Amino acid sequence: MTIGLFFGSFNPIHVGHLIIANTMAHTTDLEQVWFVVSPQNPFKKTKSLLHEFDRLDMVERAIADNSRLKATDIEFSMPKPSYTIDTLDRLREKFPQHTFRLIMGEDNLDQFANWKAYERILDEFGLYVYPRPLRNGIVATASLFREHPNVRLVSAPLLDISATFIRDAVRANRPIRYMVPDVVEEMISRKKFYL
Ligand SMILES: Nc1ncnc2c1ncn2[C@@H]1O[C@H](COP(=O)(O)OP(=O)(O)OP(=O)(O)O)[C@@H](O)[C@H]1O
Ligand SMILES: O=C(O)c1ccc[n+]([C@@H]2O[C@H](COP(=O)([O-])O)[C@@H](O)[C@H]2O)c1
Repeated sequence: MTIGLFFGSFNPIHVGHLIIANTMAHTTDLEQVWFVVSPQNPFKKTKSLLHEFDRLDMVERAIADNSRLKATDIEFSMPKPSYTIDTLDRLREKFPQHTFRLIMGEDNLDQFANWKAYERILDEFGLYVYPRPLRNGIVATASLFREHPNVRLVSAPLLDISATFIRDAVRANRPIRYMVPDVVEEMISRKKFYL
């Protein structure tokens, strides 16, 4: 099976992630999309990061009714921060019957040259890139990656939503309904996350 791996902090998972994953699983050759919940992104601060088990729990609840979407905790038992190439190698070793590709939002493509062993990720796995508006006025620089034969730009609507926006909304007591699935909203409110 060809599987798209969608790596992220998912702090929390939101409708942007779900639309991307579902689009990838239905409009490309990817048969399934696996959400790989990262305990710690090497480039991000951990201040408002929920415990990895809570983030995984929200992902699992959000995708429970979609047979093409799965979640994995494989990075929980690996060294931190989470370097994607190490996880890709581990998954390929564990599931030799599957072919893995990497899914990412376009914003991550612009930093991709700073990732550990990015050339090997490109050559051995390949990227499926979903368009994303750049944040904080940052200008796109990575046009060289867009031309790479193993980079596939998947056409889909731009979704201007982020986990940061959702965390800020919770803190400011603004509604997050429709930005996250109901089960995720319920969990955030019940467990008093992001306050
Ligand atoms: N609205 C979106 N459009 C396109 N890609 C997205 C969108 N939201 C998230 N992604 C992509 O999903 C992956 C995981 O993202 P992540 O969990 O960091 O969410 P986020 O909304 O970017 O979070 P944060 O605001 O905390 O940085 C990344 O590859 C990111 O580029
Ligand atoms: O491997 C790397 O060098 C690397 C550098 C930056 C980010 N990543 C991964 O990219 C994924 C997206 O991160 P995030 O926090 O934006 O959701 C997450 O799984 C990170 O561990 C990986």
